[in-house]
Amino acid sequence: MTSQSAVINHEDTLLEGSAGGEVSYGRPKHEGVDTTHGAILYLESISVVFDGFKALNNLSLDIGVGELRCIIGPNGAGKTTMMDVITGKTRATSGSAFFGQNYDLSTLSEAQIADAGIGRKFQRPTVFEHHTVFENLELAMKANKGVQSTLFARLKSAERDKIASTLEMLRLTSEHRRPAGLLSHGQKQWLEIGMLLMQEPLLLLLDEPVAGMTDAETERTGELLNELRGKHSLVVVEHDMDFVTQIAQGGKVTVLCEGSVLAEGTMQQVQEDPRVIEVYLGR
Ligand SMILES: Nc1ncnc2c1ncn2[C@@H]1O[C@H](COP(=O)(O)OP(=O)(O)OP(=O)(O)O)[C@@H](O)[C@H]1O
Repeated sequence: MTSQSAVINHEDTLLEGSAGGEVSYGRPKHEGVDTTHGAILYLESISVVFDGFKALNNLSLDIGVGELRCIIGPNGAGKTTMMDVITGKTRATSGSAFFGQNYDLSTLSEAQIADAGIGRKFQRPTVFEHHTVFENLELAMKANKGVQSTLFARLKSAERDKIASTLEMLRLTSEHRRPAGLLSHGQKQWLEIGMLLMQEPLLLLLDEPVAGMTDAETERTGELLNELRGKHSLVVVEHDMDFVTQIAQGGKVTVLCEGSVLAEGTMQQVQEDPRVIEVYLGR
C-alpha cells in the first residue's frame, strides 16, 4: 500500500466512524484559566514604544467570556500591535495583560500563550497545501506530534467526530479529500480557522479574516463566526464595515486610534460618533 492510499483509507475509516486506537491530543487542555469575574482578557494601560513612537498608548480593554468583539480603526491605529502583545510576539513597554485573572501574559512565551488557550489567525492563510483538508485538521489537532506519526496513528472515535463536525461547520465536508492547496482563498481561510478550533482555544484572535474574499465568502465567514460566538471568545480586527455590521450584532465594537481606545459601543453607536466619523468612517 502506498503512503497516499494509506492516508485515504485512513480518512474513509475516520469519516465512517469505525473504532480507532490510541492517539492522545498533542496539547494540554486549557484548564486553570480563571474567568470567574466574567472576562477572558484584561489589557490595562498598555503602551508599546518603538524607537520613541507610541504604537499603543495606555490602551485598556476587557473581553468577556464568549464575547465576539470587533476592533476597527484607521491604518496605524495599533490593532496588529495589540494582537502582538496578547500573543507575546511583542512585549509591552508598560501596562499589564492578563488571560483570565491568573495568567500574566508578560511572563509567558508565545508557545506558552498558545498552550494556555489563545489562538491567532493571521491575514494570509497558512495551511499545509500538499495535505488534504482532513489531514490539515488532523495535524492541527495533534500539533505536537510529527506529521508521519500523526497521519499513520489511528484516531479515537471522539477525535474523528470532532474533525467531522468541524468539517461540517466549515462547509468543507465534501472537500475533505482535496489537497488544501486546491481550495479557494475563502475555503483556505475557513480551514485555517478550523485548524485553530481543533486546539480548542478559549480566545481566538482573527486579523482581517475576510480580506480578499468574494462577497459570498465574506457572508459565509460572518455566519461561521456567528456560530462560534458564545462557544469561544473572539476578537476580530476588520476594515470591511458591512462584515463588521453582520458579526457585531448588538455586541461591542471598539475603535482604536493612535494606540488608544477612541470609542466603544454598539456598531450603531460608534457609526454615529462624530470622533469616529472624523478619524475613520467619514474617510
Ligand atoms: N516593529 C515596529 N517598529 C516600528 N514601528 C512599528 C512596528 N510595528 C508597528 N509599528 C508602527 O506602529 C503603528 C501601529 O501599527 P499597527 O500595525 O499595529 O497598526 P494597525 O492598526 O494594525 O494598522 P493596519 O490597519 O494598517 O493594519 C504604525 O505607525 C506602525 O508603523
